Amino acid sequence: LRTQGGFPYMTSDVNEVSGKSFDYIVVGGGTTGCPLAATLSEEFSVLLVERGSSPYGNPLVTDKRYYGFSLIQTDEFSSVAQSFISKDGVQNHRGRVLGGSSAINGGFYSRASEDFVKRAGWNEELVKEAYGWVESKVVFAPELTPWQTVVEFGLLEAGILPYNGYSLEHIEGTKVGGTVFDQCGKRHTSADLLEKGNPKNIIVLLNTTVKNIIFNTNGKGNESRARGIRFIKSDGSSDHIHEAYLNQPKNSPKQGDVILSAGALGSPQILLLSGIGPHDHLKDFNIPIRLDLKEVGQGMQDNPCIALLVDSMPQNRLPEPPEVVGIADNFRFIIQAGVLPISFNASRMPIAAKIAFPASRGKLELDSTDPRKNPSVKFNYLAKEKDLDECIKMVQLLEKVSKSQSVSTFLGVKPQEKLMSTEDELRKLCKNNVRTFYHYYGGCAVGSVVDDNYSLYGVQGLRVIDGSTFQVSPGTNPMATLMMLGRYQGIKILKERKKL
Ligand SMILES: Cc1cc2nc3c(=O)[nH]c(=O)nc-3n(C[C@H](O)[C@H](O)[C@H](O)COP(=O)(O)OP(=O)(O)OC[C@H]3O[C@@H](n4cnc5c(N)ncnc54)[C@H](O)[C@@H]3O)c2cc1C
Repeated sequence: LRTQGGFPYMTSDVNEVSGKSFDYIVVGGGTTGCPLAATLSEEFSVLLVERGSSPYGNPLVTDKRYYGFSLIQTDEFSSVAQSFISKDGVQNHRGRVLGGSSAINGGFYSRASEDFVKRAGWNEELVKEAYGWVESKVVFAPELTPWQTVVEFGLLEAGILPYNGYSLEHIEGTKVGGTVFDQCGKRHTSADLLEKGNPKNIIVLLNTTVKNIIFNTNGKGNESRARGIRFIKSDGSSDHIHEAYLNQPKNSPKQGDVILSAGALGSPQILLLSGIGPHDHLKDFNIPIRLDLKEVGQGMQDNPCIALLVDSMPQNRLPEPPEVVGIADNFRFIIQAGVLPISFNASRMPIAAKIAFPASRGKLELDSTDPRKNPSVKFNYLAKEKDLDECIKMVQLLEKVSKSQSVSTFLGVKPQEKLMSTEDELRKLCKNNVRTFYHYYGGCAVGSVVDDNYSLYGVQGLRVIDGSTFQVSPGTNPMATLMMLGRYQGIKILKERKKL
């Protein structure tokens, strides 16, 4: 294969891949898919299919000065961020580019707590190794901007203690986290992790959308095995369908897998389009049923977020991703601030908080059989009383930070002694202003759609590895844990295969 420097061969020409076979097929070159493909390539041939284009040379992705611009420059089929509005009426985004959502996000990097790792049943040593593998390539210590330093003081003034300095660990108090932006302001997405694999063993097929999975039915009964994928050009006609297959090694008992890493919206969507999901829902779309797996698309969660704009009006400031965080109230609240563009020459300064462990859950369903369109998703923000009660407490804390002496002095406003509102008013504020922190997950949860090895229940040769598999939130910002998960599961698959 022709490789480009240390980078795998990339093509947008579906004909170069059509009809070919690979040991593993990874669907979705996102936050989890890239480290996974890199790891599998150490020993096997890998096809990595991504519906978006390359992040390299695109300043909207790579340049910190344009952080947030990709979210305000979206279109239906090709922008690097695809916007969607959940059925709750909340505007949201998902990555559509190699690197996935790590190419459009805030770049804030923070490991999951030891407790989360234990509860997931992961091997703690291997988890540490996998985090280290990621961090050696794409994680940096930020040089705090004046605004981030002010927010740090604001968090401490509000009592979010102790001060933990720079740390990648999820610890209570106020800390500076890692970032994927380097000292020159260049973003390193998960796509950079592809360089850590064996580039000769990977083909990256760009601008290609996977429509569904191809199956074999084994002779004995109804157990299916994934045999390959069907895909279309992302900007082409949905009638021009191509196929790629898994290698079927003659003398080995073990065959590779199709692995879905298409994210919390993409992976359940592809399963549904492949006939795996709730029977009645598939029937509504005339999709032949392969497996009546009711849990596909269920349990979708997004952390309810409230953002207070602390500046009095939009100004032309440089965008700033978050670099510090307050982890408060027994890990229940996460508070961060940034400078976010609202147009090409105006930005706002939100301080935002999320409920780390929401109780409310929603679901994802198809809206169309076109894989390029968003599925429909409802998160049911604050539907449970517990979430609403937490939201009230969270806003009270958020107010303390935004009205702190440090923040007020920096912005040149008088610190307000009186904090807002009765509980009733705060309840209304929560309901009317709930938005996303962009950390949504679920739809293919471990224990209901995939087993502990991330293999699908009831189908062989098919796995899901990405944010759709989380049963609960890692509490902290999820990118670090998803990059780690790609590496971790990749190593486990390699080890598992050696045993056979
Ligand atoms: C605006 C924003 C800001 C955020 N800020 C932070 C932050 O600062 N820190 C943090 O930790 N987390 C942050 N997050 C959350 C974090 O980025 C995501 O949780 C994480 O990146 C999701 O990873 P994933 O691998 O599950 O999916 P993704 O990274 O989204 O990858 C899915 C990939 O699959 C591709 N795909 C989907 N469907 C198909 C298909 N049919 N065929 C082919 N390809 C397909 C997509 O194009 C995409 O590249 C943010 C998210 C957003 C959107």
